[in-house]
Amino acid sequence: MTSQDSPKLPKAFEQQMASILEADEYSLFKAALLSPSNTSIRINPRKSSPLSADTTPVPWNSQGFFLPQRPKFTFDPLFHAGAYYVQEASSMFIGHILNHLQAPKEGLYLDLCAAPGGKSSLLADYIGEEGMLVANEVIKTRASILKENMIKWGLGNTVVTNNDPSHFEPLEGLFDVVLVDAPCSGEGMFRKDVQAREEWSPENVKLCAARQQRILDQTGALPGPEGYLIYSTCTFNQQENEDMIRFLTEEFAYEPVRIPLNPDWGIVETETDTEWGTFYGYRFFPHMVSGEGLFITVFKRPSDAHVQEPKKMKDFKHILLQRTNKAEKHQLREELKLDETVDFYKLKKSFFALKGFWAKYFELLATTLNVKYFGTELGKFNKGQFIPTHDFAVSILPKNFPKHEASLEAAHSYLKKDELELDISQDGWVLLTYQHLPLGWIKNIGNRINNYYPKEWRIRMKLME
Ligand SMILES: C[S@@+](CC[C@H](N)C(=O)[O-])C[C@H]1O[C@@H](n2cnc3c(N)ncnc32)[C@H](O)[C@@H]1O
Repeated sequence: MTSQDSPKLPKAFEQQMASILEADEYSLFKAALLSPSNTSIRINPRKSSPLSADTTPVPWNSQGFFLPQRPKFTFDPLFHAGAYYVQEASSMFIGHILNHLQAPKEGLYLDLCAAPGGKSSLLADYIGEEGMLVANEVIKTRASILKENMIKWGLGNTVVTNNDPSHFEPLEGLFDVVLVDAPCSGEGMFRKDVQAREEWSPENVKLCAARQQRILDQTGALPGPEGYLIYSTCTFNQQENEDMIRFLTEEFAYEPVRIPLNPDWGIVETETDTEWGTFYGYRFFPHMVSGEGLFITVFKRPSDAHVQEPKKMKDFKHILLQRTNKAEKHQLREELKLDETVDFYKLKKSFFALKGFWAKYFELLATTLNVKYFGTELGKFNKGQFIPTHDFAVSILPKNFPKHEASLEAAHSYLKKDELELDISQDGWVLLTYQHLPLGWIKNIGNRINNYYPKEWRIRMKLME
C-alpha cells in the first residue's frame, strides 16, 4: 500500500501537531506527510562501488545519497555485497553529530535499540578498525535481522546482543557513546508506513513515553566520564522527546551538547530548560528537510561520572565460547594471512576473529550478555583443510583466495543459489565477486561448481526480464 492509498491522519494527531506548528506551517507539514517519501542510501566506505550519476547528496552526511526513484534493491548484487545500506536520510544526521563531537574512534559504543541496523552500520563505520560496537536488540527475531545486516556490512567490529536494556546494568560506566534510538509512536514514519498511522493514539503515545522512561532509567548510567548519550525517536510529540530530556536530566548528571547546523538543512533546534541548564533537541519536519520525521538530542556525562575498566580475566569461562591456544592462533594467522592485531575465539569448531585490543571488553560482554554474534566468523578446519564461512567472504578482512568476477547474470544465479556454469581454471575455494566486491564462495570440484551462498539468504523473488 502507498501513502496515497490512505490519506487520513488520526484526528487527535492533527490537533497535537496544530498545537506544535503555526497554522500556515501546519498545512505544509500535512501535505508533506501525505506525499511520497524519498529513497536514500548510505554507502559503505570500506566497500567502495560506483554510484550512478543521477544521485543527489544528503546534505549532512557525505556518505548519503538520494536516488531518483526506488529501485528493486533485491536484484542489485551490490546490495547483497553490503556496498550500501538503504537508510532514511534524517537518520544519517548521527554521522554529523559524531564528527562534531569528535567522539573517540578507539571507543566502545552501544546501540541499545539497534534492529534492523541502519544506525549501527553508521556507528560501525565511524569507529572503523579502532573501536568496538555493541549492537543490541531485545526482540529475538529482529536481533537475527540485525546480525545478518552487520555481517553483510562486514566490518568485524561489532558484537550483536539480544538483551533487555535492564541486563546492561552491570556495565555502568563502560561505554564511550550510547545511542538510544527508542521504540516510539512513529509519527515521523506516517508517510512511509500506513500501519503506523493506524496504530497511533494518544494512549499509545503515553505507553511509548512510559517505555522510553524505563529504557532511559536503565541506560542513563552506561556512558563513562565525558561519554555521550544520544537519544532519538522518529516522532514529533513533546512527551516522547523534550519530556525525556527533562526525565533523563532529573535522574542522572548530564551536561548539554549543542550541535552546529547549516540553516539550509531546515533542521529545527529546540531548547529545553532543566536544572542542569538548557538542553538542545533537533527536529526534522518533513516539510522542511529532505527526510522523514526525527527527533535527536545529545547529552554528555560529567568527568567525575562512574567509570568501569574491565580487567583481563585469567580464565575465560563461557558455556559456548573458548579462547584459542597458541597453536590455533598460529595456524589461523598462517592459513588466512591475518596480522598479529587479530585475536581468535572458538565456538564449537568454528573460529571467530576480533581485534585483540578488545578481547577483555568482549569477554566481559560475553559473560554478562546474550551474545548472538561477534567480530567475523571465519570458518573451521576439517581434516587439515580450512572451510571458510560466508561471513568471512563478505567481510573486509584480507582474503588469500583466487577470485572470479561475475557478470550480472551470473551474480543473479549465484544469489538465487542456482547451479552455476562458469569458466574457472582454479580448483577449490574461489571468491565470487561482482564489480570487484565479494558476493560469497564457490568451490570448483572439477566436473561441477558448488554454490555456497547461504540458503536462508537466497533471492526467492523472480527476476524481471
Ligand atoms: C526505532 S527502532 C530501531 C531502529 C534502528 N536503530 C535502526 O536505525 O535501524 C527501535 C527498536 O527498539 C526495539 N524495542 C522494542 N521494545 C523495546 C524495549 N522495551 N527496550 C529496548 N528496545 C526495544 C524494537 O524492536 C526496535 O528494533
